[in-house]
Amino acid sequence: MSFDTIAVVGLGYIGLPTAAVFASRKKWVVGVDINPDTVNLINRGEVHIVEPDLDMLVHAAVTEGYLRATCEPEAADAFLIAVPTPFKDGNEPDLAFIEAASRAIAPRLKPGNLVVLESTSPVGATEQMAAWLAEERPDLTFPQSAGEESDVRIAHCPERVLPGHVLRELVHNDRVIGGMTPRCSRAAVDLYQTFVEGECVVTTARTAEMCKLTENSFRDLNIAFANELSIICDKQGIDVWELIRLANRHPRVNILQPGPGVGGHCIAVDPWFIVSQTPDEARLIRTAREVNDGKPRWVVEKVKSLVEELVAKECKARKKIRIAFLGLAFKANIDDLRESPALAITLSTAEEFPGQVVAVEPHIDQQPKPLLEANIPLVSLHEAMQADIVVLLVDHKDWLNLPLDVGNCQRLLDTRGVITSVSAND
Ligand SMILES: NC(=O)C1=CN([C@@H]2O[C@H](COP(=O)(O)OP(=O)(O)OC[C@H]3O[C@@H](n4cnc5c(N)ncnc54)[C@H](O)[C@@H]3O)[C@@H](O)[C@H]2O)C=CC1
Ligand SMILES: CC(=O)N[C@@H]1[C@@H](OP(=O)(O)OP(=O)(O)OC[C@H]2O[C@@H](n3ccc(=O)[nH]c3=O)[C@H](O)[C@@H]2O)O[C@H](C(=O)O)[C@@H](O)[C@@H]1O
Repeated sequence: MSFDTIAVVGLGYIGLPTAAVFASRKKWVVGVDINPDTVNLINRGEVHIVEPDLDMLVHAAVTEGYLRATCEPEAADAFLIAVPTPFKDGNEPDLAFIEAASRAIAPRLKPGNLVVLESTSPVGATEQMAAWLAEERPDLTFPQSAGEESDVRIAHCPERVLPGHVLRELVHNDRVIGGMTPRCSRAAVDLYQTFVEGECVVTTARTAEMCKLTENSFRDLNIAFANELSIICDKQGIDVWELIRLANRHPRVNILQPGPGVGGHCIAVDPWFIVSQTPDEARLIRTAREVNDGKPRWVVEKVKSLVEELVAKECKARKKIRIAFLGLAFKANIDDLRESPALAITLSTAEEFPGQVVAVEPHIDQQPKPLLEANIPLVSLHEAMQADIVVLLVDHKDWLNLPLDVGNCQRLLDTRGVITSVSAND
């Protein structure tokens, strides 16, 4: 099947790079977003998210006329839905954005169209999306009732790119393609083969949904193991970073890295989709989430005990102790503060020690609102290193070669093993 015009609904971290890559392959792409500011910005050839090389790609696609953005869906050969799928009130996946997007594109559907759900979704969401489309378009047939003969093909193709490497992974990753019928899958494979150089592996929509959730739960579980080890080692007086390096020399052991907690709006969220659908069975997955969610509180308690140490051993006045946090993003070398354990730790500490906390985040220009409200200034790395306690929260490459003797800091808490590994490599 050939798809000359493609509508990408939702122009965020996933939709915009996807739209730009299709456009770079000379497909006519219309990006749809409910946010008029996003639409206007993209139509000027600019981008609202930080991702290496995305600005150049979008600028070229818009200038050459292959990509434009709009708030209103238009007719196309294929529709890709990449809207948010949050976890509502801490107890169920929120499909409201998928429902709104489906109902918005429904009037534009024609026989022969393909609709692909790319958003990370709980099992059954693709069938639900097809049901919403069918409700809006009783004049068309859909796979749930017409099977292989349906007018519209429906598939789920979860996105698995890693922020920071999106453009490379979009092209080179394998894709799991779950059509509602084999014909739906074939249509989706044809579409993705426009730019995907990895393999397009076909399965059912439900398996594709579960596959995406499984991948992120697997990673969450393995990070939880590392985080639990770090707490055990702290109690036992063992350097967890050295321990992991040694254990990983076993040919069948590959432990991930401990940190201040798991952030981002995917790994910290998606495992809950599984837990909410199968709460009695998903015991390990739930526990991993709880271990990782508990890590920021543990770090705050460590900072508090460092403060008490300075008060007791160095006779410092508690209110005069300054604490600096290195990094606010949810992981290294990005600007994304969403669900960031580093941000949560910084804010919680400032609640305990108001006016005594500063932060460094080289990837953002402006003080974000929560920091402004909590009276936490953004400072330079040099200034931060003059604080009494320095807490390294994000392993940005900006401080990979941080000299240990910089500044006047008396206590350094390295939640990422950056300093340890630098000195171990020396
Ligand atoms: N950001 C990431 O690294 C990854 C995200 N995902 C998944 O991809 C999906 C999208 O995530 P992001 O791109 O990060 O979200 P995002 O929040 O960056 O972007 C979503 C965009 O959708 C727009 N939108 C919301 N409702 C809409 C509607 N009814 N019609 C048109 N536009 C609408 C928003 O205005 C926003 O621009 C989620 O399910 C997420 O879990 C999957 C893999 C990686
Ligand atoms: C299985 C997998 O690797 N999923 C990826 C993940 O992207 P994301 O950027 O959220 O993952 P990440 O790099 O593991 O970071 C998540 C969080 O985990 C922390 N983290 C990560 C690895 C580690 O050893 N220790 C650790 O503490 C990070 O600092 C961060 O706070 O989730 C993405 C998504 O689904 O949005 C997905 O597309 C990506 O491929």
